[in-house]
Amino acid sequence: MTARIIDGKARAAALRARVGEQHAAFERAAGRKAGLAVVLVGEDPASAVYVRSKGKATEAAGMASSTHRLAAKTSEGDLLTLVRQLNGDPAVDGILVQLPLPGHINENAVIAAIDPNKDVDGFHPVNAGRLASGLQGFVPCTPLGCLMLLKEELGDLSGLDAVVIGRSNIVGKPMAALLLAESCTVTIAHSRTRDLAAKAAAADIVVAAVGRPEMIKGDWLKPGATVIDVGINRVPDGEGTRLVGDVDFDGALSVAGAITPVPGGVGPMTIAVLLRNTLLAAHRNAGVAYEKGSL
Ligand SMILES: Nc1nc(=O)c2c([nH]1)NC[C@@H]1CN(c3ccc(C(=O)N[C@@H](CCC(=O)O)C(=O)O)cc3)C=[N+]21
Ligand SMILES: [Mg+2]
Repeated sequence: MTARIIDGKARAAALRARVGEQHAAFERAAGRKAGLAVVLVGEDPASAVYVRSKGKATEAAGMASSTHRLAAKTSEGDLLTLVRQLNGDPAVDGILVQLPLPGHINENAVIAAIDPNKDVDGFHPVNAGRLASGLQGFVPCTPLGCLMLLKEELGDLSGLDAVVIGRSNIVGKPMAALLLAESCTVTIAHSRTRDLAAKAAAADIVVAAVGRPEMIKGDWLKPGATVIDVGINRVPDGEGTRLVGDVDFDGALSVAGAITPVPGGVGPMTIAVLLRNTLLAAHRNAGVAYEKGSL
């Protein structure tokens, strides 16, 4: 058996196209574009690449994008001042402060300063609480993108056994909350989990978000399992480097039923969901109705 390869790049392109169409309708109704503000502190090259692709994708969907680049030595106070200014700017529907931030800045303080109704990353404690409580709010882009891929692949998820490997606020915890809301039986595993291989072997769905290159081996998996690989690890390869996930892709191919590749899997979905969240924010902020479930 060879696993189906889940084409996240194509799924993301389809989602971006739907968001673009719905944004055109929003613009006609609201008389303005949806706006996303992205804040980048420092010059980390990988972050700069992501921020550029977010800006490009935002504009390709017809939305307004602004990028605020601040020096690495920017004080926490100056960053908080910018966030408050964006909170108060009616042209800004969504605010994303690129993480990680330099060490002298308290990330939690910055996230807490973002207006929860503009928090398109879904990282604010109010949105984390809304998700945990089953209330409407913003859901973090990466886990929501993973859920979309899973539902497109499997349909109804209810009753399935899911293992989420990783317990970050950005991926693992919200992913577990989403799967629970879909009536999966959810196990959250992490670096101290005993016999991770056995936990993985019991799962119909494995979401790997540990940040360790190729840690999850093919022979850990239940035959036919659906594997979502959130990891984006740059590893040495000959003279240069290449990207690998948290899953040993080649090993998993002969066991899994379906698997996301890296690159071309979860990463592109993250950006497409960011646009979807920004459009949702714009509808709410402008008081424009949308069809339930359409965004
Ligand atoms: N506030 C905040 N929100 C984020 O959502 C956020 C962040 N900070 N900091 C960094 C991470 C990382 N992230 C990615 C988005 C897209 C790809 C992506 O499109 N990857 C492509 C290409 C990867 C490549 O070639 O480098 C792929 O996987 O196919 C990857 C990673 C969003 N992040
Ligand atoms: Mg961990």
